Amino acid sequence: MTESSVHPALWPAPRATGAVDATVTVPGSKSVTNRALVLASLSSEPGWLRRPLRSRDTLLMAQALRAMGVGIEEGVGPDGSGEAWRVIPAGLHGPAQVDVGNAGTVMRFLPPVACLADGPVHFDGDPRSYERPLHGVIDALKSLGARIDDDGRGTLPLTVHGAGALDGGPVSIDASSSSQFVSALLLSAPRFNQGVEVRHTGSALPSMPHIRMTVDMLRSVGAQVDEPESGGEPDVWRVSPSALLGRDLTVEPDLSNAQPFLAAALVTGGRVTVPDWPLRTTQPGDALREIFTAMGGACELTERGLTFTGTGSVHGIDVDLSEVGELTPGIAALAALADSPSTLRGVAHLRLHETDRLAALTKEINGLGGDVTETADGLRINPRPLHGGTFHTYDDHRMATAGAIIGLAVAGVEIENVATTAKTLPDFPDMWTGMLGEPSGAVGVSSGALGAPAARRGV
Ligand SMILES: O=C(O)C1=C[C@@H](OP(=O)(O)O)[C@@H](O)[C@H](O)C1
Ligand SMILES: C=C(OP(=O)(O)O)C(=O)O
Repeated sequence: MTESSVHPALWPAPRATGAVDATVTVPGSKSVTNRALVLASLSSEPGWLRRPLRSRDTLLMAQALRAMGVGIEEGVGPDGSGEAWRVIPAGLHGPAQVDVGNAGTVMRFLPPVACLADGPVHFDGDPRSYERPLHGVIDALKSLGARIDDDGRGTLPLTVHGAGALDGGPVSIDASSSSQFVSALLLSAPRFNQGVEVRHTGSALPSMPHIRMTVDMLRSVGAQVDEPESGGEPDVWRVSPSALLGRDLTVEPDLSNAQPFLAAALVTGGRVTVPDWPLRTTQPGDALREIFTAMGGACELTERGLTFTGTGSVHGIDVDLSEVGELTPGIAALAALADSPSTLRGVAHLRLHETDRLAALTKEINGLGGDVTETADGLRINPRPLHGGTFHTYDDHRMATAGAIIGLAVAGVEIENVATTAKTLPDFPDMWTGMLGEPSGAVGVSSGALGAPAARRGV
């Protein structure tokens, strides 16, 4: 957690003047878009990606794959509806330069792809990318036959000397610091000569839904995967070598990015509908239905989408978030506004996310008068009356949206560098003001909040 030396603009987080009543169309999932781009690039035929997320993380992924020779073109989709990317796989080439920004998916999913290129691929990124763990991917690839030049710290920068192919085979890794190590090795494995057998040997593995997403998406393009949840050995995943099919995939809305909007329903005692919420999904954000219900709301999932209704008060929660770590900042923000204490557990690995999220949430909520304590694996949050002030974001999109949630209920909260939401949700500020019924030129939001009655909990 380092504060920027320059002070990007402060964004006055709008305070809700009434119960929110809005429909918010949320852009596509980062995790699905970036997996789909990788799988389509490794396929033996072109494919379509409809409603892809266009954000910093996904544009970096597309740019990196293009740099290795993949065609990714703008289009309108095979049936003429909706914006789409057409992905045209090609022989992967080096030399190439990859900028990972601070995208975990790019820095972890692409080194295995680069092993299949016919020359060197150099990886670099934001300063924070030098601190985020990558050892599981680097060590595994080396033991599977790759030549990688790195500085031995298990992080970026590095150069993968692609040899056009990789042996693959069995490998053991400790993925307790990021599930993305497992996903990375599995995604490219159909193209390894022997496929892969990944054995996780460390302590608890976080973010299991994201590994399920990887397995599901691999199967949907024709890969054969054996895994613990369909009767395989615990902590072992096997992918057989095979060609991958080009598909026509529509990306689901990003349910984790739906979080702040659903939270607004809870905080203001209002109602928010997110259209196209999938009836079945591997996205961790689906857990919000249960978590936010326990925190005082009610939800209804229909063919039209998810409607979440606040009850007028927010309750504290004691919850293990190890499967859904990326939801922690938003839950912490709500917990700071609740009527009882909360304990968030199972998320020690968040110290190595975009920033040290446990330290950042503690410092920023306490800076507004809160009472948050870091524990070994999470946060203890005692709600206190909060006051306005600057909410620093440490280049972390989810810190910015967490601050906006608090700002709904607390006057004078100013979010530093709200533009950092561009990592996964570039339209966030306009979507947020649109939801609140403020003039904004909002994209994808319709709101009934203007002139609505005062929120039941008096925000
Ligand atoms: O594979 C993915 O798409 C992700 C996996 C998770 O990473 P960690 O397992 O490193 O937490 C999650 O937090 C991240 O936002 C996205
Ligand atoms: C941890 C996150 O991202 P990344 O994919 O960069 O790991 C996140 O989006 O919360």
